[in-house]
Amino acid sequence: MGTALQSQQNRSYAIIGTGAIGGFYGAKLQQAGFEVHFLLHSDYQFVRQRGLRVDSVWGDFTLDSLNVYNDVHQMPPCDVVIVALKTTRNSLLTTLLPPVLKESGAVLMLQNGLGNEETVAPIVGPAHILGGLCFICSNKVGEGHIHHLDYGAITLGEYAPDYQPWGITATLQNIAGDFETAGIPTQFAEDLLLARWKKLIWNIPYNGLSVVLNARTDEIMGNQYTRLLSEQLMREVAAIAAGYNREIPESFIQKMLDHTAKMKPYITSMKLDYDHHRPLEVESIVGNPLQAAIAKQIPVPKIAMLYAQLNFINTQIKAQQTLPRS
Ligand SMILES: NC(=O)C1=CN([C@@H]2O[C@H](COP(=O)(O)OP(=O)(O)OC[C@H]3O[C@@H](n4cnc5c(N)ncnc54)[C@H](OP(=O)(O)O)[C@@H]3O)[C@@H](O)[C@H]2O)C=CC1
Ligand SMILES: CC(C)(CO)C(=O)C(=O)O
Repeated sequence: MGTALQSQQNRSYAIIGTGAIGGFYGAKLQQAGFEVHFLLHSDYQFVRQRGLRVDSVWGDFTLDSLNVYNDVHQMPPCDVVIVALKTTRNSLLTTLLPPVLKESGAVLMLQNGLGNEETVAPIVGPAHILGGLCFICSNKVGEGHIHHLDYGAITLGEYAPDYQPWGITATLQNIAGDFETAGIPTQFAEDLLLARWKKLIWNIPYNGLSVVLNARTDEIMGNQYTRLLSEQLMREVAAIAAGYNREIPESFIQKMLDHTAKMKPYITSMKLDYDHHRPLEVESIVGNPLQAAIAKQIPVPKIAMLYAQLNFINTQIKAQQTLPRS
């Protein structure tokens, strides 16, 4: 939506959420020569003094000199603002986004789940809003230290009201070109909502069950009953998507099952948050899809049960965080 992003050669990027996703992709963009401005949080002083270290299957590197900030008001307005916060922090975007986005700029939501683009639409008005699905295994393992374990591709799609398919725009092509220049394999989604539902086919069963079962993906797939449960959850996700006129074929479900069975043993990002007593992305990854099913009266009993379990666990995590430190 909005006016086409300037097609000048060097677009400037702001990274809101310099973690496993924002830290990795932002560092790759800077490594490729783009102007990148990183908003940092708890590791601002560390990165300002020691730089940003990236251990990657694509080759390790460290950025010794980078534009880092702990206050968005100190950052220059940028052509593209990449949002890579956990979705549990998206309430911050009302204050974090406006100062760093140029009038003709674009916001790229590099987050899992459903409804993230709708969160920012009222904040940024007619600016371009893009959604990015990251097919990557990456962890923030320490202050200013990102570990990129596997994969790395991104699928980009343009958001339009009610998630109506918006096709491939010049803005999408310009940003995809920058990512490809940075060595990041990038695909287009002509229908962002379909792309998000297809990612949720994976995220709802494996992010959710990894927490409920305290298990890696290989352990879930190694048990006949939890492998079947994963498949049944996938079918419920496909049923919701169909209720919104997004058809996901059975072959895609089998592809996701086969792919996961062959994956290196993997701890999902939600399980890592659970292990570190951080709030879980329950609402964006499970709650919002469940609400979408309820709105269309689509029966998804297993997703409903998974949501109840995750909501209970997440409530306990948040309660622990509000307790005074002993
Ligand atoms: N990790 C992965 O492999 C994948 C992740 N995703 C998705 O990508 C999104 C981002 O996840 P991920 O990168 O793993 O998350 P991380 O927790 O690694 O990164 C989030 C970053 O946001 C920062 N942050 C938190 N609060 C603020 C604030 N107030 N101001 C500025 N920065 C802040 C955190 O800093 P601090 O730590 O200092 O608080 C952290 O560096 C999620 O939606 C996730 O589901 C999708 C595919 C794969
Ligand atoms: C599919 C996978 C595992 C990597 O992109 C993912 O979405 C996640 O870890 O959240």
